[in-house]
Amino acid sequence: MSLPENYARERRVATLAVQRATIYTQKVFHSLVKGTVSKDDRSPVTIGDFGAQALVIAAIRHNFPDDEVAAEEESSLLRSNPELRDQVWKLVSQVCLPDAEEDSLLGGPLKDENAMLDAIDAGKSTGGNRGRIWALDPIDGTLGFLRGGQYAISLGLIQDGEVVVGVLGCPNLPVDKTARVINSESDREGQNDDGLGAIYSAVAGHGASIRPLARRRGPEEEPIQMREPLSLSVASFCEGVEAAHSSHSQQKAIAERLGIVAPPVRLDSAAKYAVIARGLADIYLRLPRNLSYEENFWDHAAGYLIVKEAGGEVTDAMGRRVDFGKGRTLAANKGIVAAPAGIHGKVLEAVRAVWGS
Ligand SMILES: Nc1ncnc2c1ncn2[C@@H]1O[C@H](COP(=O)(O)O)[C@@H](OP(=O)(O)O)[C@H]1O
Ligand SMILES: [Mg+2]
Ligand SMILES: [Mg+2]
Ligand SMILES: [Mg+2]
Repeated sequence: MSLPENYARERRVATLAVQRATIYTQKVFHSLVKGTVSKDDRSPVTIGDFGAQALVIAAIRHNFPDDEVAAEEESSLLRSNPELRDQVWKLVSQVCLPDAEEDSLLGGPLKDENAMLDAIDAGKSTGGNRGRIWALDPIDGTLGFLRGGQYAISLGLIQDGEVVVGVLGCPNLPVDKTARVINSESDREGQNDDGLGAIYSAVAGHGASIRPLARRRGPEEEPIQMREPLSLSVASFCEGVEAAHSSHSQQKAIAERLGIVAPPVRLDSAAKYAVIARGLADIYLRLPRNLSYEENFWDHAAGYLIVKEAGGEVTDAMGRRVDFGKGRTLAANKGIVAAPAGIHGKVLEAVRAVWGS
């Protein structure tokens, strides 16, 4: 068997594309959301989502024109709302990477509003288990984004149904592994923002790594590894903030069964995968509340690979392999259980015990 391909160019382009999109989402957050818009007003989020999607897809199309992209958003709202479109374009047209050479690798600035709309609409792949398909969530964790908490730009390359490259941009996660993880604007009080912002990436068979979001040049990549807790009594678990997206009560029962005493680390978005891959927590539980819900594959592709490559195991809540070749959703799976490989089996036993009851 030949050594696994290292996808160096895909990883580089994906990392830079995600970096550029995070610069954009931070601009959106600071220029529009902060202090001016109520939590119920979704339009700033839409501005964030649309622009980030355009920026990432334009970079992928420039470098890999034959690849497909499956992304969460589409442009019809922008096409029918010139005011919203102008708002997005104004910010998108201002965004570039600090390093000119890297920016030109992504194809440089988008040409005009039409190029932006076309890029957004190039994310319509229906997925599947053949060929190269990029799964993109331009902003995962909408609610976290609004709150000034956790959100992620999630980009995975799926080849013949397997995730081979994963990149997660986490603007509000610390780079330093001993720093506190915030999940709202108020959590930041007294905390310096300087150390915030990390990009996680992984290539199948080649490990996972972290780099600071704001690095100007040079590698500065550091390999990451999950921690293997010596005892579950010192382990901690992550879950979503939104009680509608997973069952907090069942997750609590599972943690109790495992002897976990620490309270759950509640975070929005795929940042949960990053947090456990980094060793800031140990287990990610996502037990479905509604069994008919199918997870979007872009919510999981990048995080799945990053955790696997950091020494973890990821299955669905029934212990099945996560199948990324079923279309735009994880149609063959229910929920997610991610943990260090050495304890994943034990965690699944507890999941079964709670679910079976
Ligand atoms: N009923 C449901 N159950 C599970 N996930 C859901 C859901 N409704 C929406 N989601 C997904 O949950 C994601 C956020 O995950 P989390 O709750 O872990 O922060 C959303 O991504 P977006 O924010 O990109 O729309 C959305 O795809
Ligand atoms: Mg999402
Ligand atoms: Mg999203
Ligand atoms: Mg959404």
